Amino acid sequence: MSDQHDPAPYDALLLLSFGGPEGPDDVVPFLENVTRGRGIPKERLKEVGQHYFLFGGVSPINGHNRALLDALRTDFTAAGLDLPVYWGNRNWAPYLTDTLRKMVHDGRRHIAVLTTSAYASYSGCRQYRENLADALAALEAEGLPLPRVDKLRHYFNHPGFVEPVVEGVLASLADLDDTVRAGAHLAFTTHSIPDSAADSSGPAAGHGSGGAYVRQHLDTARTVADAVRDRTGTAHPWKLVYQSRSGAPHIPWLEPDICDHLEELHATGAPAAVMVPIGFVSDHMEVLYDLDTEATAKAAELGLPVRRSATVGADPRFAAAVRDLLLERAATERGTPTRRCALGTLGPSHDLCPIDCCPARTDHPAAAGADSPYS
Ligand SMILES: CC1=C(CCC(=O)O)c2cc3nc(cc4[nH]c(cc5[nH]c(cc1n2)c(C)c5CCC(=O)O)c(CCC(=O)O)c4C)C(CCC(=O)O)=C3C
Ligand SMILES: [Fe+2]
Repeated sequence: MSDQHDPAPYDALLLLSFGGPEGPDDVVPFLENVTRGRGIPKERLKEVGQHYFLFGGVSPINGHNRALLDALRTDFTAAGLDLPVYWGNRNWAPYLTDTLRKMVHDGRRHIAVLTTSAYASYSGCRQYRENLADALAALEAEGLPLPRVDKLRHYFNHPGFVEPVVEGVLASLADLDDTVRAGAHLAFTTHSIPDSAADSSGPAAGHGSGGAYVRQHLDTARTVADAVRDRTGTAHPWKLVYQSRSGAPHIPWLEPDICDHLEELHATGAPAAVMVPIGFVSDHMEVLYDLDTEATAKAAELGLPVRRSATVGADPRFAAAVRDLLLERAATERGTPTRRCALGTLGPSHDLCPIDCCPARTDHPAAAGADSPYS
């Protein structure tokens, strides 16, 4: 963790997330916000709407973000860090533009931004930077002074993100029957994205099969699997698989799907599996539906014992990691040398997304990167 305690030049932290519906009446307008201009088939939307209605039209994501806000404030206070924390979303209230306007009214001028996505990809990184640019443009049109916004680096390999995941896997393994535990497979899961989006994820120098998106997930999966082996003495076989695919069937997306993988595990005699959703920071609807409902039903049908391990959520170690990332970046912005925590083999990710990092299919201004029109 960083030894620095000075948040300057930052005067606030913004938690930037996806947003989700909070009741049945919110579901359709929320899905309209998500899919505006994104060409998702109507059939898929109806299906996804059903997932939300199954849970009373309430996504768990907002509750998790409120808990994370509390954890961040508690952590900052305990560490003597006097920095206000705000929350804004891409697709639902509190909307990013409204939050940013409030921050400007409160006098915030240099804002560190943490997104609830740990990895590189258009959906997990650049799209949030586009949302920041849109929000800044809206404030500019209102004649407001524009704050500077800096996005904190990807944290898939930060110990404060990895360690709670390892602990979750250990708990899931412990929960399996003694007779199947030792042979249990670890199925690390993340959101499937189009192959083309994966291949172009991260800086241009690393574009190619799977890009930074797959590389980063493999690095986290290997780090977690190694830590589990070191702590249990058992080398559980593992694989990175995907979930929550959408889009037209003829367009290739990352595979295999978790359900196909469970079938394969069963067919090849695996005695049990733990599903480890490393692609999600908290228990999103994708985790509740695609893993806890659909994949768990699939496993039951196969007679394959499965568990789903915990996401990081509002774990105090994650809150401390956010503080570490913020203080690390603050030191960098001041030109002070600082320690940059990272496990695995890839090292700490870049601070500033270079031009052509996770390119979009259509031209859209993006803030907090080398190609930002707002510097
Ligand atoms: C990589 C990735 C993350 C992880 C990074 C991050 O966390 O940001 C993520 C998160 C999330 N995605 C979410 C919900 C949805 N994503 C959709 C659509 C899509 N996601 C994609 C990718 C990702 N998505 C993609 C390539 C599409 C296809 C169309 C498009 O490019 O836009 C759709 C439309 C219907 C459908 O296609 O399923 C919905 C409703 C929620 C909220 C969940 C809740 O309520 O708890 C969250 C956190
Ligand atoms: Fe999504």
